[in-house]
Amino acid sequence: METKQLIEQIKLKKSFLCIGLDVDIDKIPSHLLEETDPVFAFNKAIIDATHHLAVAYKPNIAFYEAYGIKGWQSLKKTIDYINEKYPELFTIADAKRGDIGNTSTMYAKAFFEDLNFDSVTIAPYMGKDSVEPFLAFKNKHTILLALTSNEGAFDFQTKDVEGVPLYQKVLQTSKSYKNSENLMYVVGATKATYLKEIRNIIPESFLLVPGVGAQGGSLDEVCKYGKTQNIGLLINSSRGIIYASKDENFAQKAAGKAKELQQQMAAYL
Ligand SMILES: O=c1ccn([C@@H]2O[C@H](COP(=O)(O)O)[C@@H](O)[C@H]2O)c(=O)[nH]1
Repeated sequence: METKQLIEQIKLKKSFLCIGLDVDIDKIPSHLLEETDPVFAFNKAIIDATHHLAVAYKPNIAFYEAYGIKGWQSLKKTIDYINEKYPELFTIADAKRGDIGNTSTMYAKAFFEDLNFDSVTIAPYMGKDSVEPFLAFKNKHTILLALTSNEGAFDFQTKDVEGVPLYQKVLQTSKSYKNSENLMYVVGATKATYLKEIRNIIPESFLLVPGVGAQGGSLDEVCKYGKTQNIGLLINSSRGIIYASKDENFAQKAAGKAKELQQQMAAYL
C-alpha cells in the first residue's frame, strides 16, 4: 500500500488506530476452542467488528510462531482474510527481524511476498545491509525500531553515541539508506516526550506507536508531541482492545474499546 492511501483512510475513518492481534489461546473465549482454528475464528470476529474503526492491524508474529505450524496457518488465514475482504487496511507484521543482507532478503520475501503484509518491523542493530533488502520492495514499508516502549529501552537506545543518543543516531543514519522513503519507525507511547526531538530529525515519517492501553502510554501526549499535518501516527493497542471480554459478545466489547480510542483520535482530525 502507498502511504497516500493510508493517509486517505486515516482522514476517511477519522482514525489512526492500529489493532494488535496478539492472540493467546488461554485468553480467548472458551466457546471458540470448539472451532477448527480458534485463533483465526477469534481474529475474524475481531476484524469484522472493528474494521470501520481502525486503519491498521498488527499481528505480533511471536503469538503465531508459539503454536508451530498451526500458528503459522492461523497467521496466513488472517492476513489473507484482511487482504481479500478489507484491502484498504494497512497490515503490519510485528516480527522485529534483521540479519546479514542475504538472510534479510529471505525474511523480506516471507513477509512481503508469501504473506503479503504491507510492512514489517525491523531491528536496526545490524545496520544498513540488514535493512536495505526490506527497503527494496516497492509499496512495502520497513518499520525500524527507534525508541521502544519497554523499560529496557534505556539500556542502549538512550545511551550517548558520538554526542547523540543512540536512537537519534538510528533515525539520522537510516535516512541515508537506499529507498529510505519506505521507512517508518517504532516509538513507544510511554516515551511520548521524546517525540519532540524525534520530529526534529524525521518531521514527516509515519510512526508506529505501541504502548497505549495495557502499557499505560497516553494518546493525547503522543499526539501533542508526535502528530504531523497528515497525522503521521499509527497508534497500536493490542490487549486493551482484543481482550475486552471473554464472553460470547467479545467482539462487540472489543469494538467498544476501539471506538473509545477512535473517538479520542477524531478530535485530532
Ligand atoms: O516498543 C515496542 C515495540 C513493539 N511492541 C509490541 O506492540 C504490542 C503492544 O501490545 P499491548 O498489549 O497493547 O501492550 C505487542 O505486540 C508488543 O510486542 C511494544 O509493545 N513496544
